Amino acid sequence: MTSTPDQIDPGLRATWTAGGGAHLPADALAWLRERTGLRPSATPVTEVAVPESALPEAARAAFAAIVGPEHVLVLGDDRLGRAGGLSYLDLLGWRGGEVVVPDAVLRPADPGQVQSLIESCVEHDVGLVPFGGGTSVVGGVKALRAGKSAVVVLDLTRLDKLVALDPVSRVAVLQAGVTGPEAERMLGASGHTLGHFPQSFERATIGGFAATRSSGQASAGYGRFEAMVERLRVATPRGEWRLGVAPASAAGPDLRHLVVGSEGAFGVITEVALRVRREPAARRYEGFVLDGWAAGTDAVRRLAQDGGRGTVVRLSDPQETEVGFALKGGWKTGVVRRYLRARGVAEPCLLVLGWEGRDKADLAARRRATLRALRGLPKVALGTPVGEAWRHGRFAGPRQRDALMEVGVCVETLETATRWSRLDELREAVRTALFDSLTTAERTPVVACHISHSYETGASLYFTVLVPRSADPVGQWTAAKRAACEAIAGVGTISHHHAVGVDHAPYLAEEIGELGVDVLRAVKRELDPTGVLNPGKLVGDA
Ligand SMILES: Cc1cc2nc3c(=O)[nH]c(=O)nc-3n(C[C@H](O)[C@H](O)[C@H](O)COP(=O)(O)OP(=O)(O)OC[C@H]3O[C@@H](n4cnc5c(N)ncnc54)[C@H](O)[C@@H]3O)c2cc1C
Repeated sequence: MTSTPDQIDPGLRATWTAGGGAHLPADALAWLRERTGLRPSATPVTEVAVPESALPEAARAAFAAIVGPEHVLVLGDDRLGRAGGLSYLDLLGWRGGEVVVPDAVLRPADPGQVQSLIESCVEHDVGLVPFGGGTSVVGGVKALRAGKSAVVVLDLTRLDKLVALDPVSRVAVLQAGVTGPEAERMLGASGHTLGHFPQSFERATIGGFAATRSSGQASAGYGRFEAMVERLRVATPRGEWRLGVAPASAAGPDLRHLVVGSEGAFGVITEVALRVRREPAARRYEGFVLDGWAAGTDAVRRLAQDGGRGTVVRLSDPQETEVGFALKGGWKTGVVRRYLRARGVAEPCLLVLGWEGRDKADLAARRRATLRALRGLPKVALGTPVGEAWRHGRFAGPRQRDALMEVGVCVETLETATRWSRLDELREAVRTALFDSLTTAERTPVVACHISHSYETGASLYFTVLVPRSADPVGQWTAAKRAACEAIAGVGTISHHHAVGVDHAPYLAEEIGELGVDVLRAVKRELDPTGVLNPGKLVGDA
């Protein structure tokens, strides 16, 4: 059975909040007009043409025998609903009809079914794309065929269980399809938390976090996701692979880290054992303003190197601070701006600091340590209202992006990291590349940047770009992204937490060397000899 070609309304994935809900204040629009040259224009949404499924009948019957026919989805809207991720170009595709649609969606219920489906894909030579929340912004879930006659999406959302909790060791085993909020809800029942809160938290999954080496907004306190991984259960074409028996080991290289970050190209992660923490009993978030990027980075570096780090440490550059104020609008923002001017702050850089502690005394001690590390650095304290406003709005970015796209703004983010000694050079290089690529007589881009992940030796840089959309929106962003990647290559990493996917694959060799790419390809050949797993991602085709 195959579905017929269909014209389908792409509303299903074209926005973060299906049905809308995002909204920009009037003064934000006025600011965009003045600052970027925006002439607001409604975004046309055309229907997406869904091709017929090319899945061979024998493969479909074999998959149905494993998961049940109701979990082999071949109808157009089901396939369209798992086509592609959520980058700006993906979202443009949804609006303009350029979407790579898989031939079927398979919905396994447990790790055993995942293993059987992989073996069946090998038998029928069908490509398979692991799909968690589908929030990839680097083309990681694009249904590329890469020489296969058909490709299916493996939707992991039925793997949604807390398998075990060891409260003595503080280790929880979660299935791969558990989403961020579900993980917190299930762990919260016993007073635990994972502490992993990326901006995509509401949709992304445990398997996706592991497969992409994700990093959450509270990484200063809880660490990157990879630091939480204790054990992994992985389905591969060569059979099931279980990794990790102890918190640390000298039994050769740590092979868990061959799987963490492998983006579905080496195997499908079905379960992850994760270090969890006691839920904090006390929380406090505060805002501070420093004058200029140099003072801001000095503060963040001191916190990273001299102890006293909070749970959240996040510094916006002057441009991001301006964007934050402008898009929020309202009288309160006006009051803060006037207050900062009166205090003589020429280039406000917002620093959000958050502390979470097991009780009030613990929290107070952490806060004291932070403020001690910042002693002598001129700063304006804005208090808890600003810190708490950030905490409450910390997952709002995708909704704001929807609203900006609706009025004709090209809005996208990209990220990197480097050592402290090269951080300014890298920020300048990326800013210049984006400006040069996007500036025209009618359009002026705003390039904003923040640090939200810092280490003793360096930090990440996260850029947000706003510019009026051109008549060739795909070409406009493709050129800007290429320019930014070329500026990054050789100075910083091509990705601090968004992963490689398709978009960053051309820059991988510059970072890890041709030898490194050969090593990854050799691993892929060993685990996935016929190349069914996530064709065309990470290392292309081995
Ligand atoms: C608005 C927005 C904000 C974001 N903010 C952050 C952020 O703050 N921090 C951050 O780290 N990332 C962020 N991201 C990127 C993205 O959310 C992360 O990469 C996330 O880890 C992906 O999880 P997912 O479940 O959606 O995975 P998917 O998008 O479904 O998949 C991502 C990749 O992992 C593979 N994969 C998924 N599940 C498995 C599995 N079980 N086994 C093997 N491979 C698998 C896929 O094939 C794909 O290559 C953001 C994305 C968006 C759209």
